[in-house]
Amino acid sequence: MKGGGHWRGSGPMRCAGRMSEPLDIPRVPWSGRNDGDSAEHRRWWQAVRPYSPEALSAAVAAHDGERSRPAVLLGFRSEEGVRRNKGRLGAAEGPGAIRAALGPLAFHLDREVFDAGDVAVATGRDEVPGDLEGGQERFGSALAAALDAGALTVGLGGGHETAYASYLGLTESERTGGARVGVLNLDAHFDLRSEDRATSGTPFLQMARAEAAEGRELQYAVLGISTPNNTRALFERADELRVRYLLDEYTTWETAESFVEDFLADLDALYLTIDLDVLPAPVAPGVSAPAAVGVPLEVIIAVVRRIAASGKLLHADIAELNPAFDVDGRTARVAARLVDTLLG
Ligand SMILES: N=CN[C@@H](CCC(=O)O)C(=O)O
Ligand SMILES: [Mn+2]
Ligand SMILES: [Mn+2]
Repeated sequence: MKGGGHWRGSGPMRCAGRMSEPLDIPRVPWSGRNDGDSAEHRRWWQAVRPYSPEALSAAVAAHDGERSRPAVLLGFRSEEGVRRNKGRLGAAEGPGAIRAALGPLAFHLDREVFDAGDVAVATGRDEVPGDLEGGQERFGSALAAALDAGALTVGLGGGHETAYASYLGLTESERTGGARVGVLNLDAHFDLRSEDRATSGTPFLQMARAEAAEGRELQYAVLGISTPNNTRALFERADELRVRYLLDEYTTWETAESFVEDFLADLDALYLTIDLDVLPAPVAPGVSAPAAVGVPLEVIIAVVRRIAASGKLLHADIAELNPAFDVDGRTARVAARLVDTLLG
């Protein structure tokens, strides 16, 4: 890794409330096929428990090792960032669609999984923007509470504005205190746009600026960059910020493995963010900006598996699922498979 980059748990914002603030109840209840109630028949819909601080604390106290660390799912029902970025609306329904696709999957995990519900952001209009920044703060506070309770957390987006909400939670959490934390983005785009307000295209520049304000350098790597989908200005900004990246055309498991190994080597902890538009459009049509080339799903799964096995994963999120443009739920199924791989 280049530069320093120790997160001190002293991020750019703080807000009261944490997980004690009521979150919205997921719109889509957990459901799936029922083959029986015993453990060998268990599916996700039968395994996931509603989050409560007490239940999570008890599960954390009982767990034994990283593979069984309890997980908390937290949705960010937002498309306001996508709207502000002139993208296609629909990502607010992402968290519900991921839960619906996860519910029927067989549950092979060794850990408990809790669902903390969603933070919702109303979609605005140009004259009356939605309160994205407030939603990102609420998500961040809820996330920090789950992290501080000892959970492995997974954010269910939402547009890629979810990433800045995740960053707020990570910087608020005591678990990033003194740690060298890196951000690995699986994405066709840098999302380093310079705008006068937050969008789905700005989260990593927001992070870089927040880190710089604290005298640190953001440790940011992107796997799957599509050259024609990022302007020269974005490449120049990535170079200025010393971003590491791997182009989609050159991303095989071999190149991805060494890219990830190199990035992980100098880190204590990792925040993984998956923008589903890193995948080829036939695999992930349900996104705002489908990829003409993309990184093969097998490579993305192998990367996710490698990161899960590293013992360094602190938090992950999955963004940009847009059910309005999905085809037979295939993007939602892929998102669910990635969450299952991450926690399995
Ligand atoms: N999260 C969004 N990222 C892309 C979207 C590109 C597009 O809509 O074509 C970006 O802003 O570069
Ligand atoms: Mn993208
Ligand atoms: Mn993105």
